[in-house]
Amino acid sequence: MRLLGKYLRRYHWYFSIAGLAMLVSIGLDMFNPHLLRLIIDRIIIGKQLNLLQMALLSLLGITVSRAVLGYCKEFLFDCGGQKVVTDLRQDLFDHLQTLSFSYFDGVNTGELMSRLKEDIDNIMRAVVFGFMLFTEQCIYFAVASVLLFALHWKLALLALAVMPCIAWLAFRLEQRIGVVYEQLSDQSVRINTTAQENLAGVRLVKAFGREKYEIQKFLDQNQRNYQLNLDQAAIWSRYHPWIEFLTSLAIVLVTAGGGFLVMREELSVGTLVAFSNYVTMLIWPMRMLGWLTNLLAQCLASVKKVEALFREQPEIADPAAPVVSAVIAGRLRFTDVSFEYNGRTVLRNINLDLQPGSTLAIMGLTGSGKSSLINLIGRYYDRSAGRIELDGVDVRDWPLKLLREQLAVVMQETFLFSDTITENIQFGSGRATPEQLAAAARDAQVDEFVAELPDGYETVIGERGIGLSGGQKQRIALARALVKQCPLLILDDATSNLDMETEYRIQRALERRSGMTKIIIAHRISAVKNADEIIVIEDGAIVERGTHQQLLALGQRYYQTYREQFQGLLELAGKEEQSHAV
Ligand SMILES: Nc1ncnc2c1ncn2[C@@H]1O[C@H](COP(=O)(O)OP(=O)(O)OP(=O)(O)O)[C@@H](O)[C@H]1O
Repeated sequence: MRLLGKYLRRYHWYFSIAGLAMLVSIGLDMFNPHLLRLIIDRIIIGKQLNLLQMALLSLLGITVSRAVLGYCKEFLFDCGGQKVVTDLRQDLFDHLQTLSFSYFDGVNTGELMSRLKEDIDNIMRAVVFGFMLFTEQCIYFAVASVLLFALHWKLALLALAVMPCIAWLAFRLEQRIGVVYEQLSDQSVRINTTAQENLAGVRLVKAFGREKYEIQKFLDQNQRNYQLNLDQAAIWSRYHPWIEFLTSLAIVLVTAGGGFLVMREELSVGTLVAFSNYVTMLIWPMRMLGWLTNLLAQCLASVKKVEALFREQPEIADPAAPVVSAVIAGRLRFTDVSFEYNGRTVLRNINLDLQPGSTLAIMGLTGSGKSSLINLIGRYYDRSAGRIELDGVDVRDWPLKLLREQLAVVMQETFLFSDTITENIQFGSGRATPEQLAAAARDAQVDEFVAELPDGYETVIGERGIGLSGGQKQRIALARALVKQCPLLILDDATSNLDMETEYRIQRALERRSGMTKIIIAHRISAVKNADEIIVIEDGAIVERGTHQQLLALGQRYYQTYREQFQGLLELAGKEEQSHAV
């Protein structure tokens, strides 16, 4: 709760003024039955008509003040509560942005979404009205009880006798309904996930003819939801009539007992009316007790989960004494670098030295460690041993933000936002001029297909807009990296969905961007053959290195790949040679 205290203190004026308005409102509410008593006993029965004007004016004054104070209270609690929750949600989101890749490897997105949405909503309900209602009802109960005893202690005991039963039933109702409510909330997440997965993968479902299976899966989830709703209704209908009954019983007991006392002239009619009013003030806190404790318990549980998330610290943080390179040119050096994920070594003794403007190509079987290697440069993960230097400074000494600004990366999995093509290309480089944007789009061969789209670069893509092919998405991702104009360009299998001709044109364009140091991961010889150095990784270690010609001459893994990819052409060349010889 310390976390919540910090935010509540930030807006304490809202809550203080709202709390004051609440106290004065309660005071006025407590005065109302006294006024009624006066009107009945002295003006109606006692015929003291000279008091009528004053009593009516007081009644009007109380009603108006109550309305104004009620408005202030609601508005300020709501306003303060919303401010607290908006800040909390924003800070949580900002905090998530600081966490490292490794954190997101081990957590599921649905869970984080639930922290940001459901848990913060639980906290919001408590801050906006839960705490306020709880305090208000406690004060009502305490003050009304004292006043009841002051009016007639025996009748007060009679009225209070029923209250624990109402409280117990209301508490049990909320306890039992709370359990089902939790299950319903989990169930609604399951229904959402089932529907979302089905809709996202609808093409796969249709291609495999799995519609019936999917319908049954959804039906099961829906049926479970229906059953839980029935359970909730059954619990409600079991407890609620009893609560209603006991509420009425309390009024009946007070009316009967009070009526008897009135007849014996031990109590005035006005006092009996005032008494009944105070009893009503006792009943509501009892009836709301279960609901409010549930609301506050949910808030407490959510605060704990959110606090735990806030306690997560980024594994990779800024250095204590950052060093900035005098020249930022893009020279990259790996010295005996090794890396492991959770104790499993995936890279061993990697040594590299890339001169500014040079191109390194990385090949290797799937899972051999190619992506892991490039992930170390921008410190998405930290190496386990060795040293990685960018422009002579260890990457761990660079200010993290500045280091990442030197890198333009096209990740293996293309991710585009549901936005216009321009916005997607501009992402991460807000300062790019229109000319730079146009050049990047041209070099990445985006121009070619965008010209045919209805709104050109302003066409919205993704879920809210038109669909694109895998190759078109890759080209936009490439343009996004190029527009960033960094000394280091990293392409992780970024042209795998392109045809050879488009890939060739992109390669030529990249070669023209000679100031950039480039690292290209690819499986196709055509994508790597012009690199200054090609390395082949196997099981986390460099097993071959050299230029295209050197590796062909070596006649090992690279050559094998070359043969497999160019088998047809080699055979054709062989036949042509034979026919020339004939
Ligand atoms: N986030 C991670 N947590 C744990 N292990 C990982 C993680 N990412 C990759 N690995 C493991 O590290 C090894 C190297 O993976 P990496 O992604 O670097 O291979 P790759 O050569 O890029 O493969 P591909 O060509 O399929 O992309 C694999 O065995 C993989 O299972």
